[in-house]
Amino acid sequence: MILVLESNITEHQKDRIKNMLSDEKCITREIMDAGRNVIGIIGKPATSLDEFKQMEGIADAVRVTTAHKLASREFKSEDTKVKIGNVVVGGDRIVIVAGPCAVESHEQAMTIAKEVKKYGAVLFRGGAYKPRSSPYSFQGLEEEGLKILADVREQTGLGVVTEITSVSQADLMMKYVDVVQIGARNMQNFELLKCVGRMDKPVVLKRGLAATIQEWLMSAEYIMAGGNNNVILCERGIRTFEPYTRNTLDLSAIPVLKKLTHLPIIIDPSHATGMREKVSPMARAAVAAGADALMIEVHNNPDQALSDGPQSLYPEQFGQLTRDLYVIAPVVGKQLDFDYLKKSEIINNMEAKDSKTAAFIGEYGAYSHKASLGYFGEEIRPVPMKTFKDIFQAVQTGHCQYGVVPLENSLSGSIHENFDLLQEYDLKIIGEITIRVKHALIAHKNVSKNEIKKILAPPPAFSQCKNYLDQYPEIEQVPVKATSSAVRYVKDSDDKYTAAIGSTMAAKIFDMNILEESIEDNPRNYTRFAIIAKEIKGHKKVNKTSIIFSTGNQPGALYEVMKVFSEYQINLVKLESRPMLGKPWEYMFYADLEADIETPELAPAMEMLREKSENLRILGRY
Ligand SMILES: O=C(O)C(=O)C[C@]1(C(=O)O)C=C[C@@H](O)C=C1
Repeated sequence: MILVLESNITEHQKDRIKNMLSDEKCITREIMDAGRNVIGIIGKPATSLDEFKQMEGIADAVRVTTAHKLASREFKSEDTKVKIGNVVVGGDRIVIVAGPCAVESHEQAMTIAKEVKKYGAVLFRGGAYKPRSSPYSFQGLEEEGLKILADVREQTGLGVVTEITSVSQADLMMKYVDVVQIGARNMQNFELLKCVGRMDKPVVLKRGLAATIQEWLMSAEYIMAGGNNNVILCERGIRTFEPYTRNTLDLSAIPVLKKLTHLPIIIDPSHATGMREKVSPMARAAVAAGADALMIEVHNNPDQALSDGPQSLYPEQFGQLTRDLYVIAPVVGKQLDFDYLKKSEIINNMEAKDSKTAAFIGEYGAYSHKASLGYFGEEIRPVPMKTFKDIFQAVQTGHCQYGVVPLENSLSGSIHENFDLLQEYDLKIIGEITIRVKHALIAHKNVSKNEIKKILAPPPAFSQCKNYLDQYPEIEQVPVKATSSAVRYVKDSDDKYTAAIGSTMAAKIFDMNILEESIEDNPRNYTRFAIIAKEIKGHKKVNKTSIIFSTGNQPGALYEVMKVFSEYQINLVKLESRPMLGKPWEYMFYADLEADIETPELAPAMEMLREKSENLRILGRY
């Protein structure tokens, strides 16, 4: 059962409820979920549902119908995000865990760790205690292996994941590793589950070889009942009659679990398939199916591996896979971030006075909000702003450390206002992110589409849904600043005849109804956002430079600048002309270059550019 508490409940009232439940031999867990204060009850209280509803401070009492309680969506509707150092499993960024099946030596582990980190892994896996089918197979380096893992973390910054096979290893695990894993064979080793339930470490819980999803969730419940809520469910293939793969990877478990539980899901295609060539296709499919993370075995010398060599990818193959995932992830609303750890480092090194915030337009649920989450994850707090100018102003004054502003969209083109603001403010572009924009028509509950007389949206969203809207010429289109502001306006106005164009995220946040999904003209609807800041912090590899320049008003002036790019083989990926502020019929050019213009090799190109242009300003290298 869960008790939804009144927002103005006093601590005294809360204590009374908890004490009463404790007397009734029930365990209670209090959480904040979707803005609601909830107490989850484990056990059978003597007090009835109706009696609870009558109590002071309780807004509602609801029975949890599933056998798993704390792990259920009924108890907690919001996704759980498991934090492992600077990495969050369950957010908008796909987490890649990679490494060998077993830690074989210090050199082997360190070599592989450096390789997988280079290709986008943010956590390192490696077994120190190996539960093998044969007692004659390599059993792992045990404590020595754990020490190697700790050193890998020390030297690479990658958090480390390893399997715990016995309760007696708990202290060593606490000392050396960041995440403990319960192996498939131990999924129902209840003493071990209770043990990790008491540990203050995230747990990867692998699905048993022949376990149903319900049994698996009950194992998660064991860990959570012990007080550890940081559980990540790992699908690693189940035993079926099919001999072509070692196990059958049950990807349908992903959507099933997403409905049943708030816990994040990691997929292990290496153990599931048992064959190198099958790993990447299944990893790609897993991301497309909604996995939060992947666990991939990688070995620098798989033929000589002491365990599971045939299923281990070569580092280069792993690199190819992560490049594919980088492309696939945005299609399903996620990101694979190759700068994940570097960004975390920069954010963690920020001084206490720095506001760890990112300004974005609209309300929570805006695409800009989603872009902020995709770029920064949970480490930076997104702050809603009313206008684009407010965002630039907030960053300029230091009120917010970062700003997230849309620059261009694949269907509706450039957002000119932001190009002008880049010209006006002396700020830097420190990064970019492209997200897929999937629009929904959102209205109040119990309203049908044919009742709608007015639609609210920002101009780019109207333009991206033009074909859809053309079908309804009688519906009035009212421009607002952002999609989420439109949803908020409809929500607050109580006007059942008005709808908004916005994200499913906004519909969920404002508890509104989706009348129709995917109403954008073309599914390849992507918006590119710039991340702006007052200064560039930290060092990272740079692929792109954005500049603003003007030229003299004479024939061939722009051509002369373009010639520099051509001579130095600099690929120009965007060129946009904007009127110069306050100078009619004079223009500034905004250009994105696929190069780091500040490298020594391009210094002569830079010099020539300064010669051939006027007012050249580097907006950012990222
Ligand atoms: O309205 C939002 O949700 C925004 O984040 C702004 C914005 C934009 O102005 O381009 C961003 C992405 C979409 O292209 C539509 C709207």
